[in-house]
Amino acid sequence: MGGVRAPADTTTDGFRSGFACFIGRPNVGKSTLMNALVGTKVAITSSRPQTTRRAIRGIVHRPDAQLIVVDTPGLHKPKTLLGERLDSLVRSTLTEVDAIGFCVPADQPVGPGDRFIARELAGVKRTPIVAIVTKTDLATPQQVAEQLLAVGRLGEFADIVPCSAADGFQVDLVGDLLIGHLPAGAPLYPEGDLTDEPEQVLMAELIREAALEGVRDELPHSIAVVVDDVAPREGRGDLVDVYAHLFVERPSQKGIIIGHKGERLRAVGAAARKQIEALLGTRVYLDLRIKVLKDWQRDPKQLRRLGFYD
Ligand SMILES: Nc1nc2c(ncn2[C@@H]2O[C@H](COP(=O)(O)OP(=O)(O)OP(=O)(O)O)[C@@H](O)[C@H]2O)c(=O)[nH]1
Repeated sequence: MGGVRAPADTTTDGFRSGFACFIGRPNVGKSTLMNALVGTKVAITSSRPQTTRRAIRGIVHRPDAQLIVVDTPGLHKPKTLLGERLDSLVRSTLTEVDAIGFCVPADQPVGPGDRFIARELAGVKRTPIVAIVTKTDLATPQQVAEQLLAVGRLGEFADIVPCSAADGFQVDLVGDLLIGHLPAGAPLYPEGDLTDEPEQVLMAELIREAALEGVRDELPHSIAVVVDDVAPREGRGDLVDVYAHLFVERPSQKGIIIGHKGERLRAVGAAARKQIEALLGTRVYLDLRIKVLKDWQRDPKQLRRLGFYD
């Protein structure tokens, strides 16, 4: 996965570094677990499936190791061109990482979606897989125990571990197990870096997260956000202007986002601005415009424009 790796010799003093990714059905808690591991909010989360569309990296710094976590979109049977591209993104990620965390939630029975992914993983021969039973806080100990057995029957795993990102149960252990599979090597990123995702992409994700809040089922997949420009306001050291576009696929969706007399859009803008201010540590003026890009999910040219490359 990119990065120049130092040779595994004595100069690294037992230090390990490398990449891991989480894979699992949409909504099983992959982004939340990555955030808990990294200890800060770098991937957006939402209660809606398929929130994650990019391989966002979080970096876990330990005295003896550096683990770079690649967050993948939930694997699903592709219905649109966007879906296909997401799936190929996931597949290429699986072969490039040093370890895979396969997430299955504790509070739902193992289903066809989990088995579909387990079959995909069976084809990834050389990468060790740690099976992770997530959201244990939502299940009884009995359920967790049964889920561990059910997950064990899904394939060959290096370890099977229960954890809860919500209350922190065994989150560190998940980190330890993944780190155990990393090769010896020097740190790949400077200490203190938490993500190498460009700030503009993080800002776009924060805006999309705010826009997703409370919208109906079919809309989330139609929303994309691009931050066009970020510039300090002239003569005002404490203010940054952020210019962004929110894209939808149909005029009716534009109406939903804008809301009655623009009320909804104002609320989205205010919520996103607060998050961006926290990210940048300055006051922010957010210029957010909405555009209809007809059926962008099925249009290769528009997909490229929105950053979904093939
Ligand atoms: N109670 C509980 N809820 C959790 C836990 N982890 C995640 N959640 C919730 O589950 C929902 C989905 O979490 P995400 O982290 O966005 O899931 P994901 O697997 O990354 O989802 P996609 O991006 O759609 O693939 C959110 O509402 C989270 O708050 C957990 O350990 N306990």
